[in-house]
Amino acid sequence: MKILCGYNANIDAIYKVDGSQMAEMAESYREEISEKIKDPPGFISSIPDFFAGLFTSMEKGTGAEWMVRDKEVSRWLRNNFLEGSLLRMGGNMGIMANVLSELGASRVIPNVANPSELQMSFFSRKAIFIPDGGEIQIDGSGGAFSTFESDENELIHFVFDFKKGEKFRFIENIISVPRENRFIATYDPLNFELHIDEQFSRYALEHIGEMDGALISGYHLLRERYPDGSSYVEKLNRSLDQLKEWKVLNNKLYIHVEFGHFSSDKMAYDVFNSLFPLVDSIGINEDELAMLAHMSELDTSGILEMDAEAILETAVSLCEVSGPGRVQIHTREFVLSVASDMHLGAEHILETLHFGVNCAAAFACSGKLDERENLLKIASSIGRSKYGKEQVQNIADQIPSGDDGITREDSIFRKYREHFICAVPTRLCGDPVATVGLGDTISSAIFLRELELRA
Ligand SMILES: Nc1ncnc2c1ncn2[C@@H]1O[C@H](COP(=O)(O)OP(=O)(O)O)[C@@H](O)[C@H]1O
Ligand SMILES: [Mg+2]
Repeated sequence: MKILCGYNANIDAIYKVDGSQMAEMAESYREEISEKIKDPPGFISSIPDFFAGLFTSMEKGTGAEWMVRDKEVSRWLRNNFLEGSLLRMGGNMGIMANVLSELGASRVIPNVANPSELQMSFFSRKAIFIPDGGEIQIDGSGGAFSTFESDENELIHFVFDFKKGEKFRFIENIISVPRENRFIATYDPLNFELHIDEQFSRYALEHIGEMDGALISGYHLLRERYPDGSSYVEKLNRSLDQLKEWKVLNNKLYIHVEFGHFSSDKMAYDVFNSLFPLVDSIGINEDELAMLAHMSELDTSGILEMDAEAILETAVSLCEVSGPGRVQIHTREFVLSVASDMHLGAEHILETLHFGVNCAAAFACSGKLDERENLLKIASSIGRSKYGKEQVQNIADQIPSGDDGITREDSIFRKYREHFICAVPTRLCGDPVATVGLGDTISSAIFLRELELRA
């Protein structure tokens, strides 16, 4: 399978916070920081802003993500924290491109906003092809910072993990952390603009006829307003024009868009409604579904509790408004596909959902992507979500089966309100090694299996 991947890849740097050490570093900015803690700016344009955000998060035990707006601060963060961080591929697209490559796609072409040596070192070696420099040739075991010069423009999400129970003094106050959580300082101006690399665009156009699919994410990083006064609309449209052009040149191209957490319900809703019928399918989690439901003034109760019937009703209502397409909702407990057309037979769709669930569970437990056979072997020993099974069963009980309905312990298929519904429970890893990117793993594995079954 040959697959184009847009748009967001970055570097995630995970740093384990030592409170006293942070307080010591913050000492020379103490007055400014205490002023900022009283009136948190919500973004970072100076070093005191950073400490104000970090200390506020730690004191309350809440998670937060603040954008770094200043290149000098980004340099300061790199100089102070990069070397002590665990570095890995970040960005939904970067993660999904690696899943496709590791699971056996023959060629995966990612859009990389900042193709620095460090960024490139996180890509899978199996099938990733970068239009610019040809096959990736960097060796090294995936991103040891010390082996690469850090690039001025490196796109880094600095994740500051702090532990429950940590105690330290800052000025006169004792900060005591009530809950483990993370404060994220993100320097990523290019992906926030949905940057499209020229070489990627050119390669995609020249080779579009050979491509089987396109896997797209990164819309959730759009901002309502940019410093130059522009809005997200033009950036979104530039991407939609690209997808339209691909579809015109290759009407067999299968396109899946994976959602993420948007900064506003309105933008999430706008993007969702501008994608169908251009793209074939959209992947979302329950939080993202609740945002869409909220904007459409639909009942949101039950969605966050992962009530399958509530999720199903909402998804069908959204599909009725947005036009023909398929929404695939993954929750911790089950995966549900709601489609206006059958792009594959029901048994095949169920097979793709199981494949995605199995890959994600194996990845969660082992922390790495492996050969497909090994992943599936690991997955077979991971139990299915009990709650997920009950929820799937509820749908089966509520909707008459009809002639071609399928009802099994781990798979159901129904027709409901003119839509085709498939659902399977997840397999849950009790003690996951990896927690980030599990949804991306589910969606990209399902996508790859769909392409294979369509061929
Ligand atoms: N412990 C776990 N074991 C297996 N799968 C999990 C586990 N926790 C979460 N998942 C899967 O990962 C998905 C997370 O998706 P999402 O919230 O979109 O994360 P991300 O966008 O970070 O990839 C869940 O819907 C669930 O299917
Ligand atoms: Mg997700």
